[in-house]
Amino acid sequence: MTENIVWHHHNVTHEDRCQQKNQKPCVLWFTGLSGSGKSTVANAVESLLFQNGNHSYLLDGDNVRHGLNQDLSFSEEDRVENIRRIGEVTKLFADSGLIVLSAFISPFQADRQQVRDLHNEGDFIEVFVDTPLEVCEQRDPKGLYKKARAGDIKNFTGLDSPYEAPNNPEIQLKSDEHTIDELANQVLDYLRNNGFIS
Ligand SMILES: Nc1ncnc2c1ncn2[C@@H]1O[C@H](COP(=O)(O)OS(=O)(=O)O)[C@@H](OP(=O)(O)O)[C@H]1O
Ligand SMILES: Nc1ncnc2c1ncn2[C@@H]1O[C@H](COP(=O)(O)OP(=O)(O)O)[C@@H](O)[C@H]1O
Repeated sequence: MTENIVWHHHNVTHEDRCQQKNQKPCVLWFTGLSGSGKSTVANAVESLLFQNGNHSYLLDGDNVRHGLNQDLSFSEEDRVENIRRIGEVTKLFADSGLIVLSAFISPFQADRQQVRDLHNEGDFIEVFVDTPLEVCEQRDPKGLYKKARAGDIKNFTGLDSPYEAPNNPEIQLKSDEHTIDELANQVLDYLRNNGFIS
């Protein structure tokens, strides 16, 4: 499908953009069950980045599904397409010089690997929000587990749809053992220690 399309090179380069923003772009790819804390921690991380003078953008599951991906359901096939499209969006945003945060369940290992492969080595940072299902279900911030248990939502992740946990994530966050502030600082420490921000 791309045989007659020629890549266009731009005058302002990726390196120019990084230099202007004084940061090394990357993707913080939060993955975990619904209610694990992806959105909450990603938001807290973005606030810290903003205070630190960094340039970022947060892509959130619920929001993207209201727009770009409003045609997609929660079938396995549509979840795969959901992550493929978001992966491409993260590539564009990272190329623009931003630190990209994404908060999607992204339940399948192969799809996360595909997004990793789109990015330069080291720039895809998998953040596993490792919260036990029982804790997520107890939190149930949107009442979705209750609905799923009652049979009102089908294919709910962790109940009747699978979640494949990352084998070797760059960052593992235990949201049932640490405060939101501690977890956000754990992510900032990783970015500082690996030269993404100063
Ligand atoms: N069946 C089913 N399974 C899981 N989640 C469901 C479902 N139906 C609706 N929701 C709500 O949609 C949010 C997950 O969307 P994602 O785009 O992150 O999912 S996925 O990556 O495509 O699996 C998820 O948001 P989070 O709670 O923020 O994870 C839910 O609020
Ligand atoms: N240590 C913690 N880290 C993250 N979230 C927490 C923590 N303790 C309690 N919570 C609560 O858990 C819920 C997580 O929901 P949310 O961030 O929407 O998860 P997700 O985006 O993974 O679905 C929020 O209501 C949040 O306030």
